[in-house]
Amino acid sequence: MKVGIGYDVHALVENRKLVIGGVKIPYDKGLEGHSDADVLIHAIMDSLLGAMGEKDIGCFFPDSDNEYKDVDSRVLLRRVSQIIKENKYHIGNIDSVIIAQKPKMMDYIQNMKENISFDLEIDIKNINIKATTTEYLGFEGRGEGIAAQAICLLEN
Ligand SMILES: Nc1ccn([C@@H]2O[C@H](COP(=O)(O)O)[C@@H](O)[C@H]2O)c(=O)n1
Ligand SMILES: C[C@@]1(CO)OP(=O)(O)OP(=O)(O)OC[C@H]1O
Repeated sequence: MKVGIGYDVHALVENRKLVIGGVKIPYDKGLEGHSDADVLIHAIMDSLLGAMGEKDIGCFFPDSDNEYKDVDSRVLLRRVSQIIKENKYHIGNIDSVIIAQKPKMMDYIQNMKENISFDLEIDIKNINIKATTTEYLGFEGRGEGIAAQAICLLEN
């Protein structure tokens, strides 16, 4: 068995869509990035690559490559799923947390789980997504950005 962790942060800016876990969330700001900046999917991909000892998403999908400009991070998640299969692992479970003062995530979490379990071809009960504020502390608390953390267990 192998465990992996992932962490990502993106800045909240105007004139961008807010996409988290593959769900478009209505909000007056969105996350800035070369890709769609899906902070949760990025943290999950890094946890999976980390568990396999396969570096990180920046190595597989460089932000200097125009192929990834505004890319849907679910496309990248499906590529990571393929790498997991090639390495002959399967996912035991994933746990994760979105750190955002606003907006409220709870109405969107089931849809995020459905997207991620579909892309990774795992039972939805093996993916958990939580959300927390930071009680107005730090960059997340000031609404300057959103962070996500993930941990996974891989089995072979
Ligand atoms: N962006 C967020 C943050 C939190 N939630 C939900 O609210 C609960 C309470 O959050 P605290 O930070 O005050 O502990 C949390 O457990 C989540 O269920 C959310 O939906 N979206
Ligand atoms: C997936 C990528 C591709 O540019 O997305 P970015 O939006 O640049 O996001 P970041 O988490 O900073 O780095 C990962 C990149 O590889």
